[in-house]
Order: sequence, then structure tokens, then C-alpha cells
Amino acid sequence: MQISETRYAIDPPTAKTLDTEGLRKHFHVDGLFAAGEIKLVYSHYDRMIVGSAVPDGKTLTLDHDDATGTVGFLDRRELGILNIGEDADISVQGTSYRVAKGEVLYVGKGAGPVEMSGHGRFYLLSTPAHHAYPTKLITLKDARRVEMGSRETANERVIIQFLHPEVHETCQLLMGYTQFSAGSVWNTMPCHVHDRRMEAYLYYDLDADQRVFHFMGKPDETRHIVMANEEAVISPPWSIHSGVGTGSYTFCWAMAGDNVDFTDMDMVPMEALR
Ligand SMILES: O=C[C@H](O)[C@@H](O)CC(=O)C(=O)O
Ligand SMILES: [Zn+2]
Repeated sequence: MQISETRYAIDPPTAKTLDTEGLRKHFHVDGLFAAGEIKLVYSHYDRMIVGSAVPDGKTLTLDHDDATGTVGFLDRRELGILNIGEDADISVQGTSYRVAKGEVLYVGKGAGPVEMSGHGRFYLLSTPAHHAYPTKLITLKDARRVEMGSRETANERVIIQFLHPEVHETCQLLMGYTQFSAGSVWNTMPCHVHDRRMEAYLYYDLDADQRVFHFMGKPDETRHIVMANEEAVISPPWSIHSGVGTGSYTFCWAMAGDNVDFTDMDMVPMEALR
């Protein structure tokens, strides 16, 4: 068993009654990246599974979990793996891929067991899939880059898109990560919602003594969750998802839902925020 937890979906009226601990129980994910283990959290928001695998010099195999009710984990799912650690190997269907830090391996539906080894720190994202797209290593030069923000508003950053229809087709998983220019600390502000898709963020490359204040909630009912390095947060479709760091960081974003149109967002005017 690798599923350490199941998280059910809740509605905005319930969410707004939660205190800090309640918010964290529903949306904040810690305890990932344990050495020598695969850790998975099954979210009922679009049934996205968020997890990690840290082989710690050995080999870890993702093959079956009772939570999916299928023989093989990928029988009816697709998987995106981002390596945030050292260059390491992943083997799928007899092919071995050398995955460098900052690269993404897409593994298609029905690909069978996934063997991860070496000193990688693998962030795992999996969503239901009903078509088999090819397994592919996506490098930085394959990815799309979208520059956003400015120095003056402390949000100068580049959104690097790996699982995106123009880079590699998937059933519903969209993913990539965002890096900042020195001194910029605000992500996804001005903020947005997209009721058609949920989202999950992993904050990483953050110094151990620094934090990111992650904002969530309906635009007129915001809350915050304090995030440490290598912690993830689930963003319901109706919620904003934006953060500000006390130090520099990178974050991986991933979405699933009704469409794969990255730009299908409803921007929130600043004056609407409460
Ligand atoms: O729907 C898209 C996602 O929220 C992120 O890609 C936003 C992001 O990376 C950013 O603005 O820095
Ligand atoms: Zn978003």
C-alpha cells in the first residue's frame, strides 16, 4: 500500500468554516519525499493522485494500489513524473529513461509498472485516462516558456509548460513548473480561478527556514496555508491559488478536469479579493 491518505472533496460553504488545522487536513500535503518510499495522496478533486518516490539509491516500483480498483496502477490512469533531485533513471516497458533535474517523464495509460531508481526525488501526478498517449521524456528544450510579471510587482517569472497540448498530448493532465527572477516572490498574482479544472502545487527549492504563504478560497473568502519546502497543496476548482515566499522557491503546478486549455482561466480583479 502506497496510498497514505484519501482526501474527499468539500464545498465552498464548508471550506469557509475551517480553521487552520481543518484547512491543512483537507488541502495541505506534507510527509512527501520520504527516503526509500513511494507516498501517494488520493484526492477526490478530479481523482488526481499526488505523490512522491525517493528510491534513495535503490529501486522503487509503482505497480498496484488498491485505491484505484485496477490490477495495474496505470491500467486506467496516466502519470507525470517531475524529478526535483539528482539525475536518475526510470524504466517503463523495457525502456530506461535518464531523467535530469527539471525534466518530466510522461507515462501513458496501460504502460505497466514504473521502476524508479538512483538518487532522484520524483514528484508524481496521476489522473484518470481513457486513451493511451505515448510515454515520453520531456526535456527543458521541448517545454514551452511563458514569461509573466515584472520586477516592480515582485512577480517576474517564467511558466515552463511540459504537459501541454502543444508539447505532448495527454488525456487531462497538464503540468509544468514556474521559476522566478531573483527577488521576485509572488506566484500567480493577479490570481485566477478555473472551475473547469482543479490544481495542485508543490513548493520546492525553498530553504528549510523559509516559508511560502499560499492563498486559497473563493476570491471573496480567502484563507492562507503556510508551506515549507517540498510540501504540496490541493486547489479546488473554485479556489484561487497564489503564493508569496519569504525566500526564493520554485513550484510545480498540475491540473486536471474538463479541458486541457491552459489559458481557460477567470482572472480575479484585485478589488474582488477579500
Ligand atoms: O492555471 C495555471 C496555474 O495556476 C499556474 O500555471 C500559474 C503559474 O504558474 C503562475 O502564474 O506562476
Ligand atoms: Zn490555475
